[in-house]
Parts: sequence; structure tokens; C-alpha cells
Amino acid sequence: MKEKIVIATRESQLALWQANNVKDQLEALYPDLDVQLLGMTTKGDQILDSPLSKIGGKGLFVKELEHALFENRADIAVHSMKDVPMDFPEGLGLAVICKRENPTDAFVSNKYAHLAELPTGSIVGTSSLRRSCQLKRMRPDLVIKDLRGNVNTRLRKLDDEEYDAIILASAGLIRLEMQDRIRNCIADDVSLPAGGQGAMGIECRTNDERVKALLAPLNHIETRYCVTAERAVNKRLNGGCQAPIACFATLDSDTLYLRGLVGSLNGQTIVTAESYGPKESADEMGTKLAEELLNKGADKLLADIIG
Ligand SMILES: NCc1[nH]cc(CCC(=O)O)c1CC(=O)O
Repeated sequence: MKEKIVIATRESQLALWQANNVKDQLEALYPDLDVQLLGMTTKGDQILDSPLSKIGGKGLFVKELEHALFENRADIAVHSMKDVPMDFPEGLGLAVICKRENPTDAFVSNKYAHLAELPTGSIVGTSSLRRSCQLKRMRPDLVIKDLRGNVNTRLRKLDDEEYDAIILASAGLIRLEMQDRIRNCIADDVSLPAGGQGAMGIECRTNDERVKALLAPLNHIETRYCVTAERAVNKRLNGGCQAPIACFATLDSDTLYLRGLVGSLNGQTIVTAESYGPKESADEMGTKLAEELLNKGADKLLADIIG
């Protein structure tokens, strides 16, 4: 009998693209492997009418997938690392992190080529507190309006002229072959990305040696160092998407460069920190950077927001 592996996936276009990308990579490596997709709808996909920041955050998109792994209905789940909670339930873990796509936030508009071109009072769509806080810092004159739904829904709302511009992750648009929608990849000193943005991770049962061995070649070591540092920042800050937190690491040969930011909702107060260190210390670097942010006032900002 043919060896088989089942991928649990959400059914949004982006989630399906990511699951199919992992399927393609596995099939290229193992021509005899039967790779199947198990599509499922999560709570985060169902609740579309309230801002994500109000309905309990990141875990929403992964719980059902993890349930399928526990019940052996699936062997792996493919996630956007940005949406994966810091801690996994006992018995599940992250097997690999794949090579990162463009990590930036994209400026998307039918009328303007750049954030700087937006006239005063322009309406910009995003439901990310991280994006809106940094936007307000740069352009306090803009009006930020909530924007929910999958990538296609968000683009349709832009095309219906509900917004002058919207901000999306560049990676999602590139993967869905809509890179022509990106008018400008926003520089990371204007909008620092979310931890894990642009990277996919694969979760499996921690005791499943067969699956872990199959997945091992999909791991991208450089991305793994960067995302490890970023996740350590988020973990120490205890931040879900209820808080304006950004962190982003890059790797130059063996040296990690890590930046983090915590803001107030109105963008008027922003605390930043950065550090360099050996890639092997990614995890400690992330924790230390988070502590520096907390010492500089992020503790107060986060307490004010989370209450
Ligand atoms: N929050 C939802 C989400 N999770 C991952 C991506 C994009 C792809 C990625 O970052 O890997 C998006 C859409 C967006 O933020 O525009």
C-alpha cells in the first residue's frame, strides 16, 4: 500500500495555497507518497462581523485543525506562522518552518502609488492594531477603518471604494499571484511586520517520527532562526493580536538583527528596541528584547490596552 499523509487545512484561498504548496513539496521529494488535503472551517473563518481583536485572537484559526491531528484524521497542519499561538497543546508541536516569503506589509490602492501620496483624511482599511498604530504614527491625518475577511473580500471592499487604500501582507498577495495589486511594499522602518509574517510552519504530533522525518527537508534554517527570535518576543510580551506588537528578525551570515515595537492604539506612544547577536541565541535574544521593551514602557502600554 502507498504511504499516506493527510494535511488539515482551512479553506480560505491562502490556506489552500499553502497546504497545496506543502503537498507539492512533499510529492516532489517522495514520488510514492500519497498526500491528501482535509479541508475544514474554523471559528475564525465563521465569525466575520466583529474585529478580530475583539473575538479572542490567534487561537481561533488553529483549534479545529489541532483537533483533527489529535484524532488522527490528519497528520499535519500548515499554518501562517503569524497566526500560530506561542504554546502548543501537549502532544503537538512545530516540526518545521519553511522558507519565508516577502515579510513586508503591502500598500494596496487603486488611486495612489504610495502611503505618502494619500491626501489628508483618506480612509485606510486594516483590522490589525499593529498596522494601524504604525500608520497613525506616520500619518496621524488618515482615517483608519476596520477591514475583515479573506484576501479577496478585502480587495473587493477596496474596489467598491469603501477605502482609499488597504494594507495587507505582501506574502499573501504574492502567493495568490496578485502581486500586481501591491503598489508599494512598505519599508520595515515605517511598518515593522508581525512576528512570523510571511513564513509557513508545519505542525504535527510530537511523537510521530515517521511524519517528522518526511517533513525534515522542508525546514529552512535561516527562517527558523529569525522566526524563533520573533516568537520569543511575542511569548515574553504575551501578545495576541489584541495588542500593537511588531517584531522582525533578519539574518546576515551568522548574525541575527532583531527589532521590536510596542505601541499605543493611537500611535502616539511607540516603544522600540533592537539588538544584534549570534543566531544560536535567537530565543534568548527575543526574550531579552521583549524585556527591554517592557522596561521602556511597553508594560504600561500593554496593561492599558489589555486592561
Ligand atoms: N492575519 C491573517 C493572515 N495571516 C497570514 C497572512 C498573510 C500571509 C503571511 O503572513 O504569511 C494574513 C493576511 C494578512 O495579514 O494580510
